[in-house]
Amino acid sequence: MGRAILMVMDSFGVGGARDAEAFGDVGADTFGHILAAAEAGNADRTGLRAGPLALPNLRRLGLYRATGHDHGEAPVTGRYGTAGETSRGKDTPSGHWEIAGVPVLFDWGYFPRTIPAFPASLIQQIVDDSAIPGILGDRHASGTEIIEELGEESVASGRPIFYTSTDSVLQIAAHETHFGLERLYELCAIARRHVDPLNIGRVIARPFIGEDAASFRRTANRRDYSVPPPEPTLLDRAVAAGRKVIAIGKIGDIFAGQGISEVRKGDGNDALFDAMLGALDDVADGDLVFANFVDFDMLHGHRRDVAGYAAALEAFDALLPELEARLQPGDLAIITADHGCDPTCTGSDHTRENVPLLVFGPDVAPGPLGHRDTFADIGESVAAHLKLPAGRHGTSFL
Ligand SMILES: O=P(O)(O)O[C@H]1O[C@H](CO)[C@@H](O)[C@H]1O
Ligand SMILES: [Mn+2]
Ligand SMILES: [Mn+2]
Repeated sequence: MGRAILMVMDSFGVGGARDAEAFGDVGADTFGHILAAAEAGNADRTGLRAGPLALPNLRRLGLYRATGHDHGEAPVTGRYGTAGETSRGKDTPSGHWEIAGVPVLFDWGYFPRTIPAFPASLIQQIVDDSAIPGILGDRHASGTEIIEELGEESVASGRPIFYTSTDSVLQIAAHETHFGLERLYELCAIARRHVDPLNIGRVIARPFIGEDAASFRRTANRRDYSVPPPEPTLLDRAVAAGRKVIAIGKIGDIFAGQGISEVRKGDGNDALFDAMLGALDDVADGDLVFANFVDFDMLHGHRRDVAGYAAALEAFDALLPELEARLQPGDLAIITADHGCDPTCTGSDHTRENVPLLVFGPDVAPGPLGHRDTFADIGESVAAHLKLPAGRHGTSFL
């Protein structure tokens, strides 16, 4: 049976979603467009990276073969394919819950692309309960841009910045020391209660530091207040069977702590990868390590930073041999993603895309998996591997 290691490269879509048009994302292809940009010399940045994308390990595991960018020239050592999303949203919880066997088949609540974006009654309730002097923002925005624009005013006035996106989110940015981190968390917990009736997926605390617009920087103390998944996930099934589930990075928040034995965090993909390797020492056969690598999305996809995304992919790729060296007979490792965030698209939002499916381990025979119609097949495959009861939504590919 071995262990299972599930890795989500946050936002690393591979294009080709059948329903891309419904999301305004026709042609979006995070991987394909980064690959093409790098090939054309458009993903160079002095001191960071240059030239064509070099992902030898992901290529060997089948990423290029799965996505039509390799026609048999390079040997492949993993099982490779792609998967489409059935959840109605292209957000992080929908993607992760579907990966864990529970697609989101209901509609989230969303805030309109108007100014103000939030209902006045909602803001009034939050202001009353938290005793803040009011809010700033109140619109759709990119998190880094709105802090640059309104951060100084927020520090001076004590008013936190409220903003949203095409995801079902209420994000609150405030200064970590001037406003206070714990106070921001309390405010988000209050906001969480008030957005429940609106069916909002997440409230996100976005603390930042720095003394002026030029130096403001968001910190790793981000915290997501997610609603719990609508039914038991793979994680709940594992914990109910007495297994250990170690959540790396955002996973604990995304599942609202449900079906998780232990949370380990890290600031950035490298630290998260280390935390994941460390967790492997503390799990036994039948246990699950579930990791999210957030930098791809937060630092590069939403920022439409092609060179940065390419460099982050290359850095992640370079870490993979270390993981492979620690895998034991019987272990199952899977790399996938939760949605796209094509850095060559306009705006700053996620993009509806298929995701890669790279399955490997000492006993995994290489070969194609084809295209899977739901991310839930991933969770069901892990369940089958760990000899857990099957769920209702997907089919194991093992
Ligand atoms: O622009 P930032 O604050 O990074 O926001 C992004 O992060 C949110 C959660 O992943 C998304 O909804 C998107 O809007
Ligand atoms: Mn995500
Ligand atoms: Mn995102």
